[in-house]
Amino acid sequence: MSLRKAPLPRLLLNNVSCMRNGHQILRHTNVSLHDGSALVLSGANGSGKTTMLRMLAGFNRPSAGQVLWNGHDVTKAGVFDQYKLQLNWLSLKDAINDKFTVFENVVWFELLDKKEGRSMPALELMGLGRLANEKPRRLSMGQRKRVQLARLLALDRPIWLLDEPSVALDEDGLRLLEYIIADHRKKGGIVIVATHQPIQIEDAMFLRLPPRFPRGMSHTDMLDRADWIV
Ligand SMILES: Nc1ncnc2c1ncn2[C@@H]1O[C@H](COP(=O)(O)OP(=O)(O)OP(=O)(O)O)[C@@H](O)[C@H]1O
Repeated sequence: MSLRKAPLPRLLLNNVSCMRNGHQILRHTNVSLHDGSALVLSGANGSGKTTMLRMLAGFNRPSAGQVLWNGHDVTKAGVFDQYKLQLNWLSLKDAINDKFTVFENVVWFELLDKKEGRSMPALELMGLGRLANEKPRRLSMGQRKRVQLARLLALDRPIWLLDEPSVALDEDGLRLLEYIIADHRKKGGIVIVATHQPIQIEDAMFLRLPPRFPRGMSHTDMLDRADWIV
């Protein structure tokens, strides 16, 4: 009888704790992410979702435990240099340069990886083909978000860290986001999403971060109480 060892997770949160400004965001958390898996981070404003994405990207060190990529601590200098090339980061700041066209704003990222040919199909999939030669200042918020999604597709990286990727997207945009996430996972990619909005992600793991300021009464409760307003 041969005993096969379970494969090492691609990404492992190994007993990780994380603090920000004296606030505990994570306490002794263990999460294994294999190729093709997804993790959804939720929690109130300020609960630490972006902080956790930054930690997963290796920018912030956990206060205890380790984030391991292929078994190696991502904050170690030699590992981080390789690990960062695995990451595709979508942040709330869209980093779109208004001096360049929509196409140039996407192809720039592809060329950094010494590749070519994915940007135009990505823009077309996002419904922006006809705007490719326009300057981004003419784009709506949702269209700017679609440019960010086109970048995700143009840059061929296996681990996606997505901070609020659905903000400003319409129904069609949300379906496209769900489609590209599913497709990326089918190809073995890993997707980690911080979101307040429901995004359909099949068989995703969920991690809800505790609130920054736990309170007995929410702001909505307060607004409902007439005697509270003077
Ligand atoms: N650059 C910073 N320096 C110091 N503290 C910060 C910084 N950025 C965020 N914080 C603090 O870290 C905590 C977590 O913030 P974070 O942005 O990770 O929360 P979040 O869950 O992503 O919030 P939101 O849902 O509003 O996007 C908050 O208390 C915030 O005030």
